[in-house]
Order: sequence, then C-alpha cells, then structure tokens
Amino acid sequence: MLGQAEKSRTRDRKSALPERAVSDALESEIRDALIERVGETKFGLWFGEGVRLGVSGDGGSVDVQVPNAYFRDWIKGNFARSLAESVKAVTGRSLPLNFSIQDEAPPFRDVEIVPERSEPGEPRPGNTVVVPIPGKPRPRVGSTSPSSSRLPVQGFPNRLAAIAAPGSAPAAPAAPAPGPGTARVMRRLDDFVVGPSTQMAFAAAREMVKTAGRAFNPLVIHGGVGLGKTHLLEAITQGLRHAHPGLNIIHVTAESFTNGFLEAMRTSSLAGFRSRHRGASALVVDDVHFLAAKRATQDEFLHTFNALIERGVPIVLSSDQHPRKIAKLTDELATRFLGGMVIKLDAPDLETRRAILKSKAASRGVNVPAAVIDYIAEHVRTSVRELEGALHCVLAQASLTGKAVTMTIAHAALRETIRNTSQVVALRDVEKAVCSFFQVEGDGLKSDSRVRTLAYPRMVAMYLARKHTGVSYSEIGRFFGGRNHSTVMSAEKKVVGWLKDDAKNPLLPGFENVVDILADLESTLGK
Ligand SMILES: Nc1ncnc2c1ncn2[C@@H]1O[C@H](COP(=O)(O)OP(=O)(O)OP(=O)(O)O)[C@@H](O)[C@H]1O
Repeated sequence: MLGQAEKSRTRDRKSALPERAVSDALESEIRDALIERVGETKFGLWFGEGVRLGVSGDGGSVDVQVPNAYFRDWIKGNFARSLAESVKAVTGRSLPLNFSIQDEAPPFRDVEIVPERSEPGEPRPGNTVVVPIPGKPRPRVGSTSPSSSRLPVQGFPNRLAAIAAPGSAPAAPAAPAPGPGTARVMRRLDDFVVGPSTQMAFAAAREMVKTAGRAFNPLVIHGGVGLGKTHLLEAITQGLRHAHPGLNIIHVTAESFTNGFLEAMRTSSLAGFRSRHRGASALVVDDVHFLAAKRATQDEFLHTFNALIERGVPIVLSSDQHPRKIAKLTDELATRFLGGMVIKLDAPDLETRRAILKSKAASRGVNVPAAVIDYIAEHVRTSVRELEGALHCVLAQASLTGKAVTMTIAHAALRETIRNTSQVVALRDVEKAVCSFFQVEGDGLKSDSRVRTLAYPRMVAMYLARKHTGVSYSEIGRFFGGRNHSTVMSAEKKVVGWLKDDAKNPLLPGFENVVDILADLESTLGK
C-alpha cells in the first residue's frame, strides 16, 4: 500500500506532467496497487490486455474499460472492492467505478492449454490451466467448446448421448471452473487426503465421477469453511472431464449463477441463459447457500435443476449447511437437494490432519520433521485451510530466517495463530450452537417447560456441555435453568442411550438419527 508521503509525491509528480502522461502514470500506479491486493496471477488474467483503468476527465470517477460484458461482470463481482481501494491508495479519494465496454479493445487470441503434472507420455487432459494470450477470444474453463461437445462420449455412451441436451445451445461459456477470479489449476481427487471425516464424501465424489450421476443424483456436499468442499467439486469436474471427454460441464459458484441470471434479465437474454444451463451435460455449483433468500434466482435454479434431473444430468452442489438448514431456501429446492446423496464434510481428526500436512509439505518438496507436523496438527483443528496456512507460516519463517524447519521455528511462527485458534468450549458456546441448530431461544432452553421441542434440545445441550466443557454436573445444571446435578446426569444418560441404540431423531427432518445431530453440533463447536 502506498504511504501518505508516496501519495503526495505521486500527486506532485502528476501536476508537473502533461495530461496524457498523467493518466498513464495514474493507470500504472493503480495497476501496481491492484497487483498488491489481488496478486499477479489474477491481475494478469483480469486486468491484462484489453482492460484500461483511469480517472475520468472531471476526476469524479474511475473509468474501467473492459473488452466485453463478461469481463465487466467478473471484475464488478470479484474485484470491485480491491479496485476501489487501489484507487483510493493512489489518489487519496474514494471514487465510484464507471465501467464501459471498449469495442475497439484488442480481442484475446488463442489459448494454450498447459497440462499439469503430466508424466511423460501420459497426458492428463483434465488438469489444465488456461493462459490467455491477447488477440483472440478468451476461452472459459468450465465448459467444453462447441466442437469438443460433439466429440464421441466415452464411458456411458447411451446415457451421456441422451443427456446432451436436444437442440440446446452448445456450451456457451460458463464461468471459469477453478472459481471466480482465479486461474488456479483445478484440484484433483488424487490430492485429497482421505480420513474418517472425509471418506464418505470422497467415495461419493469418486462414484459421481464413475457413474456420472447414475448411482445417485444430485450429490450435495456440505460442511464448514475450509474443509474441502470446493476441492471436491473441482476434483469431480476434473474427473468427469477426464472420464467422459466431451461433456458440456458447467461449473459455477451460486453467486455467479445469480449474477448471470440477473444480467440475463436485465439484458433480456434469458432464453440464452436458460438454454445454456439447461443444455449442460453436467452441472457443478459451489456455495448453493448463496441462493438463500434470493427468491427469483431460486425459482430459476429450480427450473434448471428440474430440467437437468429429468434428463439424468449429473448435478453436484456444495453448501456450508445441510440443505434443510439453509435459511430461506424454498421447500421445493431443499427437497430436491435431498433427493440424491447428501454428505457432510467434518473437520479432520488428528491423524487426517497429520496426513494432510505431510501431503502438503511433500507437494512443496519440503521435508518437515514429524514433531513439527504433530505440533501443527495438534493445535490447528478447525479447518484444512487454517492447517495449510499454519504450515505455510512455518515454512515462510524458516525460509525468511534462512534456518531449517525446527520446533523453535514452528513455535515462533505459530504463537499468534495458535493463541487465536485453540478453542475452549464454554457453556454459552453450547447454548448458542444448540439454540441455532434447533431454532429455539436461550430462555426457552433454560425454562421449566417440558414440551418436547425444548426438553429434547435441552438434554442434547447438557450432554454436549458435559462432554466438551469440562464443567461439573452442578454447574451445567445451574447454567441450564437452575437444575440440579442429577437432572444433568440423567440427561447425559439418556443421550448416551440414544446413541447406543442409534435412535431416530424425533424433531428435525433431514437428520435421520441423533448421532447426525450430535455430529453436526460438535462440528459447530469445533470438535
Ligand atoms: N482432505 C483434504 N486433503 C487435502 N487438501 C484439502 C483437504 N480438504 C481441504 N483441503 C485443502 O484445504 C483448502 C480449503 O479447501 P476448500 O477451498 O475446498 O474449502 P471449502 O470447504 O470450499 O471452504 P469454503 O466454504 O470456505 O469455500 C484447499 O486448499 C484444499 O485443497
């Protein structure tokens, strides 16, 4: 970020330059500031040739010239904030962004498809990065080209031929598959470390790739942040592409589906939007919880979903919550999401965390001592993203100080992280989690009421409190409405009994057994 002195030097320099030179200098400084914020890769993809940045003649706004509407929407949707901050850092002012499509902007030239990690003589067509070269239309990952969509389909010839939409618009491009604003290589099933908390999701992902939705459809993967949902979705897209070349796969985030839909409405181009999505031969949508409370988009998505399911098109979705728990998701959509396989990704256990760290270290070609792996795995527990971040910190610290990776380095690098992530569950955490899960109020939970909708969550809360807070029976009883210790003991006994009998859950649709409820709540508590 530019400091004040730097900014004023910039302003002084600009006042001494002719107008054109001023605008070029400004653009270049805004670009530099933007690189600092979004990184060179994203910058290169979205702000390279064909995109111009500058301050308008009257100085009242930032002109962003883009080659087409797709660029405009992508930049607006993904980089508007970074752009505004960059402009402020350079000019010292908050200016609105003014997008214009520059007809004369040089179009993009062809693309290079770069195979990743191919063994000699063993191309891996699924693992590609797309490198735009100025001069020809820019391709978009996430859909096949019209010509490739006519390739013979392997694996399930009849089925996939049948699900290639009759008369649909072939593969008008969807959003880039690695995810909005990124040019990252898509992750693969081979890179996914399997452990007790992930094996079901992994197996389902592999089955989805193998059967392209024949075994179950849709597949919904849900779980907390940084637990590998996007990784699995990308891996499924890669796998489908590899196993069934020619599939017209649309891989988008729910946010970009929403933006695309709104834009199509705005520009009266709904027919194209619909035929593109309903004509897909596989649909992969990340973060469907984003559709919450967006009624019109949900209706559109429902119709897309129905059209695809009817043709047996594989659908894969991810969400941060169980579909039943996504607030303000219509019942129609929620029940459809439940119609196939719904799988939860839990936080990895200790062994899996160790395995993930070893795998990540190996993929960087670094040898990390077992004691350091153990130290990180034992202290960073809630998300794989945090685990990766912690490893990264340790390696960076070692590299910056020119030392080997040792426990001393690990302690120094992770002191803060661990202080902030080590979690002690408090009684109020249990209360909050249980209230939010069962949609009840804290007062109700602590009241004398014996209605089942309160008594049942109360018993679950007491059981969890006993298991995870280390607080005495008496204290738990006092906290949950002034009860005595024997009430807590009997609640605990009851829940243990339900678990032993694998009892059905009487209250919440979508959660078959008590064990599912407890697993969900424990993962909310970071356990
Ligand atoms: N089991 C795993 N094995 C290897 N890497 C993993 C595993 N789970 C997650 N990761 C890695 O952790 C990081 C975060 O995963 P990912 O982005 O898929 O999380 P997410 O569940 O989609 O999170 P969010 O909800 O925040 O988008 C990624 O770099 C991913 O490759």
